[in-house]
Amino acid sequence: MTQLDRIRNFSIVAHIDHGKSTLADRLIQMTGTVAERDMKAQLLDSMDIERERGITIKANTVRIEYPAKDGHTYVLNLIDTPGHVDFAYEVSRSMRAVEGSLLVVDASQGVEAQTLANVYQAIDAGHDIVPVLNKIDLPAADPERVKENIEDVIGIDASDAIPISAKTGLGIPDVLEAIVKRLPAPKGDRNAPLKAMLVDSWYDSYLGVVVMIRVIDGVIKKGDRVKMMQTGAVYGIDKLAVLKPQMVDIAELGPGEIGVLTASIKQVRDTRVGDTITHERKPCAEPLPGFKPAQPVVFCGLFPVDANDFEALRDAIEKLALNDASFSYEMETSAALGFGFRMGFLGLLHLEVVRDRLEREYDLDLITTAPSVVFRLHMKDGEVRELHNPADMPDLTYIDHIEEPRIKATIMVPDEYLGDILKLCQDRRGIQQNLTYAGSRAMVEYDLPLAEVVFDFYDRLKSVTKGYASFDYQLSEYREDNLVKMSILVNDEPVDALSIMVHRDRAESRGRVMVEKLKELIPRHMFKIPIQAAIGGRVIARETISAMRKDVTAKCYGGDATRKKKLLEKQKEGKKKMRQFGKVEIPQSAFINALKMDS
Ligand SMILES: Nc1nc2c(ncn2[C@@H]2O[C@H](COP(=O)(O)OP(=O)(O)OP(=O)(O)O)[C@@H](O)[C@H]2O)c(=O)[nH]1
Repeated sequence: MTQLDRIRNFSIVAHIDHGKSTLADRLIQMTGTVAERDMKAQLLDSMDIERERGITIKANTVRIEYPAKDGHTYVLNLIDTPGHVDFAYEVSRSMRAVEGSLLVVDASQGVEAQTLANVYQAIDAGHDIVPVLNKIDLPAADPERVKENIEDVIGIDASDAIPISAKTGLGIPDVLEAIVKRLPAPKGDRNAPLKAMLVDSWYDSYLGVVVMIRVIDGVIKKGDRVKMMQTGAVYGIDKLAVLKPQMVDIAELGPGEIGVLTASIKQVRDTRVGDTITHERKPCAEPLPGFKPAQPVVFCGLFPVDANDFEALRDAIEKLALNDASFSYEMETSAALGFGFRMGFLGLLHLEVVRDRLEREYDLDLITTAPSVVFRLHMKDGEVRELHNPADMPDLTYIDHIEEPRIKATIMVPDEYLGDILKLCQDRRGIQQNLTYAGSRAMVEYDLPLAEVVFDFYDRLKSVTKGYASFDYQLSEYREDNLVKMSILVNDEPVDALSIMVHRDRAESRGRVMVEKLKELIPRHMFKIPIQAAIGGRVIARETISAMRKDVTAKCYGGDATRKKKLLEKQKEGKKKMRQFGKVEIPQSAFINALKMDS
């Protein structure tokens, strides 16, 4: 067990790409925690998909031993927090497990929207903060300007910010000294009953569920029987270890320490991030405050393109669920798409990551229906219902009013793109709250309906600003608005997977865009196909796909049988990506593309 004043626990907060992972790797490398030959680029981003997309999803941690200039050796525990807004709850929990943060800002870029969001989480958690200016090796780096920028925008003292290059290693020793000198040691009582926070958990194919903990008070040992205070479950501890970053067994963990345990826990779902772990026999009096389970906010349907793949899809989802407790799923049947699942996610990125993993790791072709938020239906009889799927919308005559979730969005953007951003937000029913400047960058705050952000807001934001805008949001409240369900009929048949909730004032224009897009997206058939958008029984937009004789072999006159066969095969291949609705075949890509609002 390590003495409290020789421990420093910290996290690194940064905007995506400002160099958080590179700095973490350097700290590990310079302290000899990992042998040089074992050093993989971006050690902490363990999942392939994370590495590919350059985002960190699962919180991760490493214990570093650092011999400081004062002659003592310190234990530095770094908790790696996820950088994306969808995982804000995980970020806020892991922040509460440490006492300080390194605030990394790219010295050629300055403060971005996620810098702000993450640093405010750190400030909320009561952290001491050491600003670090990264990438000073770049010609465009301007540390003095970025110091001012940090002071202006965040409002913390940046005069002694540490200039570094995580790439070349310049300044890293100063960072290590600053962690010891400028961040506080943890507090805790070794003799009090055990109180530990469940910071994170994940599934390991050899060890089963691994739980990361931060001990607040008391001592935890291998073999102890512990209780999770929220779930009430009791477990015997099989293994206690620290992460270096590979697991190294340890006999006990005392106050201020961070480590992992295993305890024959079956699935990640049995653990709750933020839960309090205590001894079964001698529990602590109070659990840690502020526990709340992560709530999915974006829902969509996932269906196999080939109906025969349903069991394979179920299998794949159950396997993924072992490792990710933050999405929800239940079986769903759609008149149009057959058997599938309605799944709930923490946000759009989370949705994309899960869908990608299902398609890639389990080799499934999937149809994703329109992402939808959770609407609150206030019924005339006083009941309040949650609507997860527009297809389940009850008859309007039973509904008194409908509420939708709103967000507070913060967007940072260079001056010259501000006009485009304001227009985009206005188009999405946004209400401007605030507009300030830091140098030539504008910071705007908008109150927006989450429903308008879940389709393609982020893509649009990136494209109108050539990638220079940054964006972050928080859910704010549910508010009433004039919302209706719009259905799409293809060849006079409603396609439930295409129905969406829209604002009544926007219904007509959305409907027109959708039917026009579907006209492009659905190939011609041998007969005319009407496509209609309707609210209740009233058609608000209509297009027709004209008929065509679809004979792909017509071009091959005469006898070339192999060529003919090849063409037919190609057609069959294309068919796999199609889905039959009555007499009409709709390509799977149409379900998402029909909803994009770029035209
Ligand atoms: N020139 C230069 N490039 C750097 C430096 N530090 C990091 N980079 C590069 O910047 C990019 C982003 O660095 P990462 O460490 O992946 O950034 P991150 O903040 O961890 O990103 P996420 O994990 O996506 O949040 C990579 O291409 C790094 O090689 C630096 O000091 N100088």
